Amino acid sequence: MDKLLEVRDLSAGYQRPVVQNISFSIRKGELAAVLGRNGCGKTTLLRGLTGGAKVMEGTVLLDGQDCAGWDPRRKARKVALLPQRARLLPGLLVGEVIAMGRYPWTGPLSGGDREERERVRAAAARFEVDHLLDRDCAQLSEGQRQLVQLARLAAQDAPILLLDEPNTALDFDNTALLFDRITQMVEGEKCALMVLHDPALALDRCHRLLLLDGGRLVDDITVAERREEELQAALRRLYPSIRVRREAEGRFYCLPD
Ligand SMILES: Nc1ncnc2c1ncn2[C@@H]1O[C@H](COP(=O)(O)OP(=O)(O)OP(=O)(O)O)[C@@H](O)[C@H]1O
Repeated sequence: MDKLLEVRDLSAGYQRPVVQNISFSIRKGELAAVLGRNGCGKTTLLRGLTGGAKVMEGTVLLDGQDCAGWDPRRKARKVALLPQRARLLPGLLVGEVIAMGRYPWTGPLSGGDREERERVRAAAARFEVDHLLDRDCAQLSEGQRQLVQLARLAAQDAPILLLDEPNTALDFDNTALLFDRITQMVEGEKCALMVLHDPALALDRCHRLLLLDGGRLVDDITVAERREEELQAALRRLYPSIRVRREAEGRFYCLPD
């Protein structure tokens, strides 16, 4: 069983369904992007997988098991979410925020033994925020906040990673760091599903593209299996002006017409 995440006929939303009849699966070692226009339901899809939106129909299997009725702690041991806009309470230290990622394993009241403190430090080092561990969260830049949240996600050490626009506040090099680190984590027996607004980054760094339009999954693409013009035709369904180019060495570029 190498399907870590499997979604069958999922409809999820708030008062009414926002995403409908969504089916896909993600295997161990896969990094998949969710692409779609503003308001099409990307965040709601991720929330439907973690409990933030109501599942109205369908089934979500985490590591082969239907997660309906699981308590939050059991779920958090399987799936970690980097929300689109995470709030960090002023007064909390960076190290304390990253340690929250360990709660599904340790509970909130554990002060953390040496091994736990080392896990937090290693997660911080992975996203190069270990020099900020004693800093008050209120004193961070937006990009530093995003890196701290990524470190919290790493500390959680769940096999399924969900990331909602994880690079919005990151500079050029930290965006590369993000993709390098998530790729390393995925290669180490995890999978990731990442909402992105940059199709070039998605093509370049992700194995799969899930295209969402009006709350429906309209395409599920394995990038390596499609030619440049097929990828462009698929992406034009979402972004009519997009032009996709693949350089000789395989890198992708996307520009508007
Ligand atoms: N808490 C909520 N209650 C009711 N409707 C909501 C709620 N959150 C989002 N929606 C609606 O659900 C739809 C999809 O929103 P969602 O945030 O999932 O889109 P998105 O694809 O992530 O958008 P963006 O790219 O702009 O972040 C929108 O029409 C939005 O107004």
